[in-house]
Amino acid sequence: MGYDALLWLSFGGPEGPDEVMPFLENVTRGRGVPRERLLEVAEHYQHFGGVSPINRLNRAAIEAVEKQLVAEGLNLPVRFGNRNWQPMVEDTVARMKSEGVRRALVFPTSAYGGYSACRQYDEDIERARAAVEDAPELVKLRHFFDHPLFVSAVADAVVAAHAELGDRPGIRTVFTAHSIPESADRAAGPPAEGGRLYSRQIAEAARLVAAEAGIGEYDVVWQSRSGPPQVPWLEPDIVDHLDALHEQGVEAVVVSPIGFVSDHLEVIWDLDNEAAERAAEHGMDFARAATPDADPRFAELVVELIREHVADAPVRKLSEFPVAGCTVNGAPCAVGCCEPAKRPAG
Ligand SMILES: CC1=C(CCC(=O)O)c2cc3nc(cc4[nH]c(cc5[nH]c(cc1n2)c(C)c5CCC(=O)O)c(CCC(=O)O)c4C)C(CCC(=O)O)=C3C
Ligand SMILES: [Fe+2]
Repeated sequence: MGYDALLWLSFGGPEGPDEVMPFLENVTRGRGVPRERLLEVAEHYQHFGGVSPINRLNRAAIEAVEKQLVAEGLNLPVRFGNRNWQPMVEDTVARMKSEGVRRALVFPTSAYGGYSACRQYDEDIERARAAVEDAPELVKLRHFFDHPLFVSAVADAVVAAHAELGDRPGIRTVFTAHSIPESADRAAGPPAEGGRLYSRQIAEAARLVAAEAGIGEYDVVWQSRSGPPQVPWLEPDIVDHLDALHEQGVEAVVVSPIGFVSDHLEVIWDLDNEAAERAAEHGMDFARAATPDADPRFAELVVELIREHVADAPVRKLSEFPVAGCTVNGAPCAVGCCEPAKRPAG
């Protein structure tokens, strides 16, 4: 079938208190995130003993995908590598090379385009290949924000969260995704398509999920911003938005972290703690919808994306957005696609 392995490429997270600061330094290397922000984020990790759930969740998702591959008769070993923490993708690609892998597919744990969600994973692929002599060819799978299996898994989680609040009238559904700088959103996507690919894909995913879940009124908001306060990022922030909803008389909210595939630290801290607490201060009922990684449809989705390459399976998608994100050896989708922001030297 032309491919020898699947590389599961993710963000990474610390697995002990001493790993938190070195991890954060890896994440923010050269990105101008203020030191105070780092110390504040470190504290969020320390609330959980310095352990992010992200690596454990990736390992569990990989196990489900391995089972699904076997069930579908595909012989493709899965290897796990991260951008910011062990197992580092450079080491994983070196291991794959020593195992005789010549060509591998790559599943990035992000459904969307944009620099942080897509192009930076291409940079990871480039960096890892540059570190390994005669490195395997690495073909990254496409964006899946509009895949029917992703949309239906997220929609069922939203329906379940509504049920938790008693399915009463007046519950507001709020979709949230990681905020990014306004400039990064403007630069997101192939330049010929006018930018804002990240926020447009998030809005489209929210529309598709709301339609499938039978929800009329919903909002799309942002979370977990960092960077200096004078730099504009996508708004409104989820916590400010809860204040606004309270002022409008909304008494119950379902929050769906549509921008993420698993319950990593930004979900369990920024939503389950900070946002839930603000809702409680307002006397609002709050239910957080599950992320899709543990849903059986998520493993099916990954294998279906693989089958598009190894078995010419049809490309299933619910939106009119062009297929994007499938790259070879980290070469961007188009010239100038999702260009990283120019950062001041030093
Ligand atoms: C779009 C997007 C996704 C979704 C796509 C995807 O899933 O890849 C995402 C995921 C994640 N972000 C994560 C963690 C962090 N992100 C940070 C910083 C930043 N994120 C950004 C964007 C995104 N981030 C941006 C524009 C920055 C500013 C600095 C920079 O341009 O790099 C920082 C630094 C401290 C801070 O400023 O908050 C941390 C610790 C974790 C792991 C959590 C865990 O450990 O469980 C995950 C999955
Ligand atoms: Fe992030």
